[in-house]
Amino acid sequence: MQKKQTLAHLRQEIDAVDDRILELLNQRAALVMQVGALKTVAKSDFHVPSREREIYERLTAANPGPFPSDAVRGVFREIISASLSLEHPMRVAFLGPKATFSHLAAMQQFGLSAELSPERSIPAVFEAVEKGEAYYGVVPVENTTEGMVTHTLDMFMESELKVDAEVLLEVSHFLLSRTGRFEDIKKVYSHPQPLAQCRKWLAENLPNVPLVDVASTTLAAQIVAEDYNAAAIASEYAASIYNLKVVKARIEDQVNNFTRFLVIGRKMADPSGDDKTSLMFLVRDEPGILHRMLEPFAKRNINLSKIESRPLKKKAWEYIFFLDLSGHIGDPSVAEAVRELGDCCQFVKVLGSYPRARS
Ligand SMILES: C=C(O[C@@H]1C=C(C(=O)O)C=C[C@H]1O)C(=O)O
Repeated sequence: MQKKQTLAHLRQEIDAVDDRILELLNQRAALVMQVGALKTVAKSDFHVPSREREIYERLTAANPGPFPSDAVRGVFREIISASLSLEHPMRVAFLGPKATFSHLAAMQQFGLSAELSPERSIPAVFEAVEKGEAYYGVVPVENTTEGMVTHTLDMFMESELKVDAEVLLEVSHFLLSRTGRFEDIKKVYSHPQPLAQCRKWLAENLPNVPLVDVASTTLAAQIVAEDYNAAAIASEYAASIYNLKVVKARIEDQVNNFTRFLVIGRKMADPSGDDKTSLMFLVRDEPGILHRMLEPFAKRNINLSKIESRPLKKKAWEYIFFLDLSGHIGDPSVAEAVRELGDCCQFVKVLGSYPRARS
């Protein structure tokens, strides 16, 4: 009897706290709607990744507990997601189908209130944003073990869209099946990238089982949902969507396996104080050009985090370079370096400046 009274009392107090949280959420939503009205007049972007990062970092650092800091991020992820949809309905295209890692990256960046729309290919994601069917798009750009996603780089050769944000996602692969039993597995389905990322584990644990390449990890999960003798390598999220059991969790060969995604939109992000800039350029075919193209950055102490070349499809043996640097194109030294780079290039295109993702 005593215990019941105490429980009822505590629940009453929880109700009172929830009422206060609800009141504050609505107070916050009213302020966000005013921000949205100002942005509509100024024609500025609704989604401001630098501001969101500032909110997460300030609150997780200030959190005294016992409410876990990770959960603070998750709760505010959804508060901001709902806020953003009050400013403007957020339609976000991603490389589908559902439950792909691009879907997870889109959820991490935009939360559950955004309308997330799966597209069939990377070009289709670009097209949805270009046509205005989606406000933003989410596409993979590189993986720590498998390297660059060349399809995405190639799209920037043709598209005028800008990078608005980057998302880093720790990619963990799960072996999933209907029965959850190791001995039932006669075939393993997945996309070539996860198969490559789990190569060693598969060779050691399922040495005689055929591996089958399919177009996505989701398709693999769909096939396996119908076949009791097959397993799929996919995300943990795919298991919940396709009603599969986990045979073995985290089978990737490399721990710290991250995939980097780009959020593409019409505008680049404002400076946040800790940004990256992505460039694409075509150098002239002359002796010493590789040295000259790096000099403008070296002499200004600008850190380059990535350099990648791709063959120019229109002309044999000409290469287009993709480069990521630390800083925003609005920083005078970055702007000057890029101008100087232009002197030894046939063209330079700034793909975007955006806040650096912190994992
Ligand atoms: C309210 C704003 O718009 C959006 C919503 C945010 C929020 O809910 O705090 C933060 C950044 C923006 O993506 C803003 O720009 O401040």
